[in-house]
Amino acid sequence: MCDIYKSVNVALGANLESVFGVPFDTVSAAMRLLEADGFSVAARSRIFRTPCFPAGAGPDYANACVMLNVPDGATPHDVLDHLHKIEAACGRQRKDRWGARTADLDLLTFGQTVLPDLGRFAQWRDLPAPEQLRQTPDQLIVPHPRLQDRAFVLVPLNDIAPDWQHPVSGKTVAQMYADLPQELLEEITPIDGSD
Ligand SMILES: Nc1ncnc2c1ncn2[C@@H]1O[C@H](COP(=O)(O)OP(=O)(O)OP(=O)(O)O)[C@@H](O)[C@H]1O
Ligand SMILES: Nc1nc2c(c(=O)[nH]1)N=C(CO)CN2
Repeated sequence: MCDIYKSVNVALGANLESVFGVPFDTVSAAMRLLEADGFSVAARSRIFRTPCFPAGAGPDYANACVMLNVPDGATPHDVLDHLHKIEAACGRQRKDRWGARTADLDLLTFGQTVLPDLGRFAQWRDLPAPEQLRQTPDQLIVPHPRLQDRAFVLVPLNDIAPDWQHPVSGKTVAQMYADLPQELLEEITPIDGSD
């Protein structure tokens, strides 16, 4: 049923207490809440304790990834709307970029889709700078532009989608994971909720 090449993958993170409890409980609850409005969870990673990035900017996070089955005809924006509803149910107020948060759900991949569609830029030299791309509030960027840099994303994503291939770089998740510095991986540990 689930074609890894076409898979829709979502990252979950939390580092503050929410209405559901500690970050591990929030991430578990968010995984359950994703199962609504025609969406279902095809695969879920383990939940990991990860040091806050940037270092020292807040408590450790609980991070995980899920692969979603999406309703027929759903667009990446429909998925993002669904994620924002779940963030709201966990008590997230969207204000603080990279600040501590009760719940953060990011759309990592939507199959081989690349957004924004840069086809309208006739030449590479016409491309806007990355920081300008981020400035439109509703601008959705897929695959998530920082997924290849983040151990706290690639470790859980490698649990569920090691063979997904980045449509721009051509690298699989397993290759991006293997490219991470070893010392980053040592700081990341699976948690089971009893600690
Ligand atoms: N792939 C994506 N997944 C989630 N949000 C995205 C994505 N691309 C663009 N956005 C937009 O980014 C905005 C900021 O999102 P958010 O507050 O979650 O950022 P952040 O988690 O602080 O930083 P980062 O994006 O580096 O994880 C949102 O309004 C959302 O519309
Ligand atoms: N370990 C970790 N650090 C972060 C995370 C996250 O999910 N895990 N999310 C951030 C905002 O996107 C900023 N820093």
